[in-house]
Amino acid sequence: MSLDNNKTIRKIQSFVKRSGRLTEGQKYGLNDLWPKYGLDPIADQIIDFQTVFAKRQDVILEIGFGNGDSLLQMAINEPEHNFLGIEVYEAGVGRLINEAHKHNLTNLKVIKEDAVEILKNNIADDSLSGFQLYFADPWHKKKHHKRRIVQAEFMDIISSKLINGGFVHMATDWENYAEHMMEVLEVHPHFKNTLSAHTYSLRPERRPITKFERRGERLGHGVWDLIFDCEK
Ligand SMILES: C[S@@+](CC[C@H](N)C(=O)[O-])C[C@H]1O[C@@H](n2cnc3c(N)ncnc32)[C@H](O)[C@@H]1O
Repeated sequence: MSLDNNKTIRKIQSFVKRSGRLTEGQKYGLNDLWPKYGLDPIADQIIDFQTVFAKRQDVILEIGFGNGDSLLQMAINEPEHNFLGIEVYEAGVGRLINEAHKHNLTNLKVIKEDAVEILKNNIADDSLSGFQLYFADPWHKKKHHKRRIVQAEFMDIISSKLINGGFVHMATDWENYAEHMMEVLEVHPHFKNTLSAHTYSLRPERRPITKFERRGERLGHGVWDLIFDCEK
């Protein structure tokens, strides 16, 4: 057999191997369980929570749930609330819906898209009872601070989606990001610290420790929780 033929055979073998490889999502059951737990919002169409969730109860939104373990635990612990998780990390989405299926949860739905776009286009105003953001990407270099998700404009969107009396709960292991979150929330006309001004909360019992929080702990980071009411 010529050298060229050998090369072709190796190319075909490599192609077959690659096409037989499962994506992270397939590996974690994204395809099979997607109809049960996944939502695919249509451009500019508001999601009707009443038809999407099994029970007519309030909806708490969490953005960037990572591997989903803490969101899963909350959904198990709080069956009286519906939870909507938005995450772009496919393996995390797959893992969460697999676990949700094992627990036969009916109060959890997942969207695998950019959360900001979904908030702007697919979530009705005055429709969320809570907003959770745990250990968001810190973009710790000063020149990257503008990439942080928590900005005044972002909190304007969140305030329009929350009901009056809803809550915002954020946590971070970066002190500088915590200070930034505190500043953005405190100057916003619709948010009020549940504690006194400039005061961080202790981690409430309802918030399980997250994967990134554990990683931060191993690196010697502190943790800052911020809990605000939405008053409008
Ligand atoms: C640092 S991780 C924290 C994950 C998890 N909350 C934890 O504490 O273990 C931040 C997560 O936010 C997700 N994320 C960042 N920006 C996002 C966006 N615009 N929409 C959806 N997910 C986003 C990332 O994919 C990543 O999984």
